[in-house]
Amino acid sequence: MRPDKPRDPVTGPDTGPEPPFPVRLSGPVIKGFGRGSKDLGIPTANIPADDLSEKYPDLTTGVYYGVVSLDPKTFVYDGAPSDAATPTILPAVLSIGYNPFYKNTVRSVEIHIMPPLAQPSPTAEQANFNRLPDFYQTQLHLLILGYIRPEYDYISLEALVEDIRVDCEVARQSLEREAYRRYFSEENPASEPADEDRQWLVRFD
Ligand SMILES: Cc1cc2nc3c(=O)[nH]c(=O)nc-3n(C[C@H](O)[C@H](O)[C@H](O)COP(=O)(O)O)c2cc1C
Ligand SMILES: Nc1ncnc2c1ncn2[C@@H]1O[C@H](COP(=O)(O)OP(=O)(O)O)[C@@H](O)[C@H]1O
Ligand SMILES: [Mg+2]
Repeated sequence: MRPDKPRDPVTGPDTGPEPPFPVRLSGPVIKGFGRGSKDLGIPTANIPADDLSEKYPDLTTGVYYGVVSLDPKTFVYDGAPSDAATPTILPAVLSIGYNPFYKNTVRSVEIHIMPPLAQPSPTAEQANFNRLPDFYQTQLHLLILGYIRPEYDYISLEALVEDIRVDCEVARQSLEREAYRRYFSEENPASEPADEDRQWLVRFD
C-alpha cells in the first residue's frame, strides 16, 4: 500500500541521468487491458516488455520519467511545425510492472505522453490528462531518464489517479532541469552523449 508521506517534487540528480539511465526501449504500440482511458481517464501507450528482458534484465519495476517520439510514417504530432523534418520529442511518465492495484500477472510497460513542457501542465491542479488521437501499432522510441517511485496498491481508484497526477508533475519538473532539457533539443553544443540519444530517439528506418 502507498506510504502516507509527502512526495518529492523532483527526482534524480540535477546533473543529469546516471547509470542505468538513459535506458532505450522501443516497440510498436500494442493493446493493453483497456483500463487506462476507461477506468482512470489516463491513456497509456503500451509497448512489449521484450526489450526490457533482453537489454535491461535488472531494471526494477516502478514509475519513471523520460522522453518519447513516434514514427512519423504513421503518426504526426498535431503541435509539430508543418515543415518539421524530424518527429517531435515529447515528455512522458511511465510505469513498468504488474499494476498491483489490478494484480496483473504479466509485466507491462505503459507510457503516458504529456504535452510539450512549453505548454501549461493540464495536471497542475486537476486530473485532466493529455489525450492524443489513437496511434496503435505506431513504432515508439522511449528514453527513460529517471526513476520516480515503486508501484503501489491503493485504497481506491481515486487515490491511484491522484498519485499518477502527481507523477506527471514530478516528471515535468524533473525534465525542466537544464541537464534533462538537452534531450528535447540541441540547446547545449557540449552535450554529446545526449546528442546520440536524441538522434536514436528520432531515427525510424
Ligand atoms: C505514471 C504511472 C504510474 C502508475 N502507477 C501505478 C501504481 O502505482 N500501481 C498500479 O497498480 N498501477 C499503476 N499504473 C498503471 C495503471 O494502473 C495502468 O496504466 C492502467 O491499469 C492502464 O492499463 P492498460 O494500459 O492495460 O489499460 C501507473 C501508470 C502510470 C502511467
Ligand atoms: N497522451 C497519451 N499517451 C499515451 N497514449 C495515448 C495518449 N493519448 C491517446 N493515446 C492512445 O490511447 C491508447 C491507450 O489507451 P488505454 O486506455 O491505455 O488502452 P490500452 O489498454 O489498449 O493501452 C494508446 O495506445 C494511444 O493510441
Ligand atoms: Mg494503456
